[in-house]
Amino acid sequence: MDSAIQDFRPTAIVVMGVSGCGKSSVGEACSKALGWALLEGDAYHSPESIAKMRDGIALTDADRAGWLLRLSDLLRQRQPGEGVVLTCSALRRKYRDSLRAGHAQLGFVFLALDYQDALARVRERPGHFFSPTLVADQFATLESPAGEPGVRVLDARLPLDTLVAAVLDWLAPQACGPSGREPMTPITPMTGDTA
Ligand SMILES: Nc1ncnc2c1ncn2[C@@H]1O[C@H](COP(=O)(O)OP(=O)(O)OP(=O)(O)O)[C@@H](O)[C@H]1O
Ligand SMILES: O=C(O)[C@H](O)[C@@H](O)[C@H](O)[C@H](O)CO
Repeated sequence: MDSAIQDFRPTAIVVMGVSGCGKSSVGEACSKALGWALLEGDAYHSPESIAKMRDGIALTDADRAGWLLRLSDLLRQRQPGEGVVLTCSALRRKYRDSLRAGHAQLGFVFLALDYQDALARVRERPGHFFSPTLVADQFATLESPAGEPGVRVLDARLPLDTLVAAVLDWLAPQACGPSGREPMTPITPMTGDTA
């Protein structure tokens, strides 16, 4: 493998995947563990897009375009070394490339989950705007990021703590504490990290 790819250590990450894969849960836990800011991508959808998803109407590329630009701009505004965790479905390659345009050291944590498990999680989750009827469309839209540079693929069924440890282990050489200076304590490598 190219050493530049091997040595790539993100200073910002996107926690990505289909609805219900655990983006918000894992993103929030990683943000706390790293002392990095958290950007919840769903908070930046337009009201029209939220209404569509609530009504069971899938978003199109056009619906997502402005949202991705907003997220990319937010990444661009980070100061060098200012870590950030963004939760964003980032289902297609071109969506991820829009985000990459905003940050040179952007990594992606892909929480891989199958359709039945995602559907069960979305159905069981109370009070969320996302309609379970849209889970199939999430999978139809998904282009796996496996093999793209700067991507870690994790099994979304692993316990939350294990997922967070895997992310910290990946980021450890570059990760900073809340002040942006202290290095993270190295994490013991774990099993189940599929990247
Ligand atoms: N590792 C995990 N193991 C078991 N359950 C989990 C795990 N991660 C998240 N969950 C549960 O799955 C459900 C979906 O999680 P979460 O809301 O974090 O997913 P999400 O990808 O952010 O979803 P959405 O994009 O639809 O907002 C929640 O009920 C959450 O508690
Ligand atoms: O690109 C998309 O279709 C959306 O981002 C969805 O994935 C939802 O926002 C999210 O999963 C629900 O919370």
